[in-house]
Amino acid sequence: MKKVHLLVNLKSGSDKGAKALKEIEAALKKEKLAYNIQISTYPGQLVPIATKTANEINNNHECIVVVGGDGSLNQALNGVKNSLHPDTPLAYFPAGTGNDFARAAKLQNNPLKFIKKIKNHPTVTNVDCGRYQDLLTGEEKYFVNNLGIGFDAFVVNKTNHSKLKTKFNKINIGNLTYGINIAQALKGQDNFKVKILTNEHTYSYDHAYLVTTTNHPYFGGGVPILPIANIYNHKLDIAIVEKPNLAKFLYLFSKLLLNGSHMQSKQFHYFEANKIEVETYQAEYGQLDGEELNRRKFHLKFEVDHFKLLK
Ligand SMILES: Nc1ncnc2c1ncn2[C@@H]1O[C@H](COP(=O)(O)OP(=O)(O)OP(=O)(O)O)[C@@H](O)[C@H]1O
Repeated sequence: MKKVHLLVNLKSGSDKGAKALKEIEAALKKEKLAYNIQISTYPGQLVPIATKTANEINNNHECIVVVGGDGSLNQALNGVKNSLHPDTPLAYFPAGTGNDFARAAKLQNNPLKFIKKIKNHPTVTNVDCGRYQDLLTGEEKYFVNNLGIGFDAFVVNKTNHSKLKTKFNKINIGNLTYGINIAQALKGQDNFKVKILTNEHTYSYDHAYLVTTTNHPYFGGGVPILPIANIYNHKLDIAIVEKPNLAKFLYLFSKLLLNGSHMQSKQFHYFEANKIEVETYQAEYGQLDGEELNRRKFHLKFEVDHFKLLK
């Protein structure tokens, strides 16, 4: 590799992005690897920055490195997919709060090792991502982690507006913010009706509480909701949880954290497929790779897709 194009969100992980950039720059200088830096200044700007960069670089000698959280990687992926070269590889240095994609892909978080590998022995692997189309709004996007409706989206909404997130990130316990907002979501999230179409069968649930379509096991900063999911099997997974009472919820949650046996509970349903359709009938919170979607009704068509991950 001869040149690195850094696409950076300084604000990710409550300024972890800024710290990561300093360390990566130091590593690039040490390794005498040419680079340039593009700082994104507002949410969403990494999409056009990634599109322009993918249109302009020479993939044989140059590469894109995204520095930020899951939301930043999501934007860069969407930008590359919209470009003239949608197969442009992406390297990713995790600097967010949850870093769920990095956990699923077992990515390096040591800046010097990360840069040395990219310089000397870069490898490109095809990994899964999800793609959805919302039939109600016409929106079409890719995701690296998951799209959730209901409980997890409620937690994301409260967490992203929480002042505690910044404070906790400063002392490296940012994930705890999700935990605290779980209590709020337990009170605030109601159950809802959902229809799922997958593997040529239709399933209806009248008391769904969480409906998450995911590319890998984790959400909310390492919570393994679907341990069987993985980013290499060319499938998406969907988890549907029906509203349990508080005691049952806490029991389910402890099983989830202990050994994954929550999947056998009768309130927990899951399917694996390369195409999944999800329809809700009342306005609910939604989240896409940890970013809020407008509270609304959803009619989503999901398909598994892939991108090239450079590491
Ligand atoms: N393209 C962007 N440019 C600048 N700031 C952004 C951009 N996208 C999001 N932000 C801001 O950065 C923060 C979120 O970044 P990001 O989603 O990458 O990380 P995170 O939420 O901290 O971590 P994670 O998604 O891993 O849990 C929020 O403060 C958001 O307003």
